[in-house]
Amino acid sequence: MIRFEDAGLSVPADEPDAPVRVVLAPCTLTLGEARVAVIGANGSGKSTLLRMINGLATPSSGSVSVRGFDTRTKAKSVRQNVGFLFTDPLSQLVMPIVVEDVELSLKASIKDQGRRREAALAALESLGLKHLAQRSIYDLSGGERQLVALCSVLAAGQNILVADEPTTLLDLANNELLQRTIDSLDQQVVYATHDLDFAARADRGLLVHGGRIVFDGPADAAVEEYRNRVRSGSISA
Ligand SMILES: Nc1ncnc2c1ncn2[C@@H]1O[C@H](COP(=O)(O)OP(=O)(O)OP(=O)(O)O)[C@@H](O)[C@H]1O
Repeated sequence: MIRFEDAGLSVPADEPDAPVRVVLAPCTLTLGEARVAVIGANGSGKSTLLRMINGLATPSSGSVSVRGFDTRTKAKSVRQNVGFLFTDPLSQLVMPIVVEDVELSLKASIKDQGRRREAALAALESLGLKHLAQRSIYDLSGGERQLVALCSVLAAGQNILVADEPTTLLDLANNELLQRTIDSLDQQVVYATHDLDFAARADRGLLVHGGRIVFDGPADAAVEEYRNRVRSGSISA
């Protein structure tokens, strides 16, 4: 269960005498659904909302908690519960070789090195990535990196997966693989996406605009609302 309690993020303005800049207006939310999609235009505040779930962004007002752990005061417990998949996989792949990165995620759960290697290879195989095991992460395509990053974050086995535009770098087949993989997970998944078909499959949709959650309801209705607002010009580039 993820709880936003009047949680918002404001930052100092760029100009000295200007009012503070509201990145995310204070909001109160309880996210308990298995799949929650966050949609909205570029710069609307989606990533900020996601980053507040695992403590990467700290609210400047109110609080965010995950399974009762406050992201400000219990950051370690929050991270043990929340895995985060970044839009740019190089932000999270820390080991130079693919299999080593997956092994790193397994370090806490499997102490024996040999068993850890086997488990890492099995995890890669489950996503059809075993052939990449010994490759340098820098030699992978963007899409391959994205799938390896997904593999690594899933290997860590947290209860909640937060994914920030996880399909951005993927071609059609890999996009479908990623969506199928997410569908098959037992853990709760909160994801931001510009892929409105992917968004519509969630159990709940949040539409963010100008740092505010302007719609919160069934995911297909959130997508419809977004389309209507773009059509009417109330959300524009
Ligand atoms: N710490 C910060 N300080 C100042 N501005 C910030 C901060 N964090 C985010 N912003 C600004 O807030 C806005 C919302 O950013 P955010 O990354 O949440 O958008 P987004 O909806 O994820 O966009 P995109 O779809 O382009 O990834 C952007 O204009 C961004 O530059």
